[in-house]
Amino acid sequence: MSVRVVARIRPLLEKEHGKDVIVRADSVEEGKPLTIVKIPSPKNESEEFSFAFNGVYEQSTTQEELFTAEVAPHIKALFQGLDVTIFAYGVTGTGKTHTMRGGLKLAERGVIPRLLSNVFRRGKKIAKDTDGDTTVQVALSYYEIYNDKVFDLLEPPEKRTPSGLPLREKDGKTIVVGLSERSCEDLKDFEKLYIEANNNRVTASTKLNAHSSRSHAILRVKVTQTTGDMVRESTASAIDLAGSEDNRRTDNGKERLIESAAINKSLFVLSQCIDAISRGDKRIPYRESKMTRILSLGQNNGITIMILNLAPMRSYHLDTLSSLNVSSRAKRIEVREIENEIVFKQPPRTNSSGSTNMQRQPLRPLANAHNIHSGAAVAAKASDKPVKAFSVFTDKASKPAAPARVPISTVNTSQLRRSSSNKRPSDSSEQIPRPSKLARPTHTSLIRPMATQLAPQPAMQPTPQQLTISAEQIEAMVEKKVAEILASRAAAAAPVPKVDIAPESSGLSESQISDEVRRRLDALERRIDNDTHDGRSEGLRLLLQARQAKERGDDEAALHFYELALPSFPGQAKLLSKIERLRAKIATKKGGDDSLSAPSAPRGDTRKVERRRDRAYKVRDDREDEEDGTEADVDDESFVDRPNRLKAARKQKNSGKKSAFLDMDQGSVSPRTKQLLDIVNSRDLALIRGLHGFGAKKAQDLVDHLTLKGDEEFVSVASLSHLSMIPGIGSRTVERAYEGLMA
Ligand SMILES: Nc1ncnc2c1ncn2[C@@H]1O[C@H](COP(=O)(O)OP(=O)(O)OP(=O)(O)O)[C@@H](O)[C@H]1O
Repeated sequence: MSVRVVARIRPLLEKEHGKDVIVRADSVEEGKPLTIVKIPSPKNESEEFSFAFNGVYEQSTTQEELFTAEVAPHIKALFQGLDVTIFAYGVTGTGKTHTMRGGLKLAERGVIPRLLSNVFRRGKKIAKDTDGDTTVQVALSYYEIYNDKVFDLLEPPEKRTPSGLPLREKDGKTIVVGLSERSCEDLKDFEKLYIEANNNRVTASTKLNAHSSRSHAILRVKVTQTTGDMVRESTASAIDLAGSEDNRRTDNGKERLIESAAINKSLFVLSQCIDAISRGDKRIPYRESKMTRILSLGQNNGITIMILNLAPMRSYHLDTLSSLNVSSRAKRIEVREIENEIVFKQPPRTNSSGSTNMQRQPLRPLANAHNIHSGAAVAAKASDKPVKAFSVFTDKASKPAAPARVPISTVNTSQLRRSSSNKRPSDSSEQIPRPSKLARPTHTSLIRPMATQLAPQPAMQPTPQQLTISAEQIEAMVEKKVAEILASRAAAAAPVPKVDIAPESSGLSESQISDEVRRRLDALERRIDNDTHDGRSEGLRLLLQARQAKERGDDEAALHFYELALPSFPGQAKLLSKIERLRAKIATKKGGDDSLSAPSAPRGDTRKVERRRDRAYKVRDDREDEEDGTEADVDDESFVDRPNRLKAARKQKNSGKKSAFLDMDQGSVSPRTKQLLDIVNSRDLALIRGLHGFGAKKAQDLVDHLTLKGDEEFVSVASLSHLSMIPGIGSRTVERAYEGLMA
């Protein structure tokens, strides 16, 4: 099913009485449930926008009504082995914490205490119904993401390290390293723990909300059911996201501004992820923030409910529209409901007739599985849906030793049908030999053009025959498959006008050039595929994207990706010169200088001239890449930090005309640079306007530029140089903004 998205409109608070209410709930037809949110157009009051949701809860909805309708029905599924995720999203002061945590009075309790109460009650019932044969244990982890750092809320604040807990990718899942977990006996136990932990959470008073949450809080409730030697584990995650806020309305001071920039940035990235997934994009920008990395929206299996909190007043008009836009798109995210497997505490007796058991494979997280689908393919192929949303993990070994895994007896046939076709052998399954990456059968879904594109794999057991395929054969098959993928990509792309400038002087024919480029792209993709845990793999991936953008003729995107890759290869001379060349090329293009290598065109036929010029650039670029070997940067070791290269690059930079100040950010990013970039990337007009040298117009131009770019792909400003290249900004402005932060 899709992510279930429901909207909740909060009532007016005492101090808000008499305020203009502009948000209302409606239904498609009279008598039908409320599923529509209506809000007037900010430009034309007589025009009304409607946003459809899976459910809409109006101002008078009580905590109990919301819980009974949206969360209670999934408790059963949780005990059947499905993970359940509930998260509250919305602008600051719209009722997220009220919805998730609620008040202390019984009637005011929010989703979280009610969830725990139901879990304990059901656990007790199961134990009673089975005469104690099945025991249910509940364990909690609770942490916050504050200023893009992860802190354990179950530990006292003095135990925090300034950099917070690190994240690590393990088996395709993001885990928080060193997170604590506490077992919880009953509701009282939970309440004590929860209240204590919430005192550790960072909140502050802003003009919009007296207790504004300055962090995203993630509560993870692990339910472990043990019957004899069988253990079933599932997790409910309840997430109270920090609210986006308009700093013009919050009168935020410096510290609040920084927090606000971090919050706004992560929420912006979340919206970009939602957009990218719903469009079927290949690249989902999870890694741009810790929150999205942990949530990995659209990645795991189970049930996800997004509660959009809305304030009904006019003063929230634009913010409300923006969050309505984002959340209504989240409905398009498809998730699979696949229950977690049962594991045995001890090795089961061998059963010669147990072949059916063997067919049910332990689940693996299908990281970025949506990446293999285009949006249309997703729609057309409902049975092959991308996998679901949020899941959070501790790194503790949570399961008992699991020498064998068995099918879940309670699974219904539709679940089985759905899940079995998408299972693949687990890396961690010791007793079932898993073929090495190279030796896997060449099934279309097994060929992944990029490391992140982990395709769901059929529950196939390797046969001895498959395992004996030679490395050369596999390599040939991979080459063939990648060639097919590249060919289909090329066919899908807009037709590129034929190059009418002969590339003789490059020494290579056009087809040879593209063969050569393709060979390197293939090599890079394979390398990334084999190298996901290398810190440089993200950099390599960006280089690949840059190269692909260049191939498409999209120089600005190429420049953007090269710049994003820079921090992974600080001071790398070839990369720097590549960036310089692209900048010059873009600047020349913008200046309308079409004299470079382009043959003259008939007067007035400027498009033709531009096309020719682009082709000329392409041929020249390819030639330059061949000549200086920069293309090889992606598949040789030349991007490894080398002191000599670094020195050479610095020398080159210092001798250039460009501002020495801007060169500062070519290597590692200083905290002040990061602060400046965070403010810029928040796209928060008020924050940006607060920077030295940025008046209202410049700030607006910058936000417009980033927003327009953002419609095409996720764009964040990666460096001060990048910032200075944005039309209307320039190096002097960047310098002033930077110096302003120093003051
Ligand atoms: N449904 C509701 N009924 C009554 N009061 C509500 C409701 N929703 C929110 N409120 C009140 O509105 C105020 C703001 O709510 P809350 O703190 O939950 O907002 P928030 O979205 O979590 O804000 P932030 O993102 O700043 O943490 C609180 O005083 C809360 O008690």
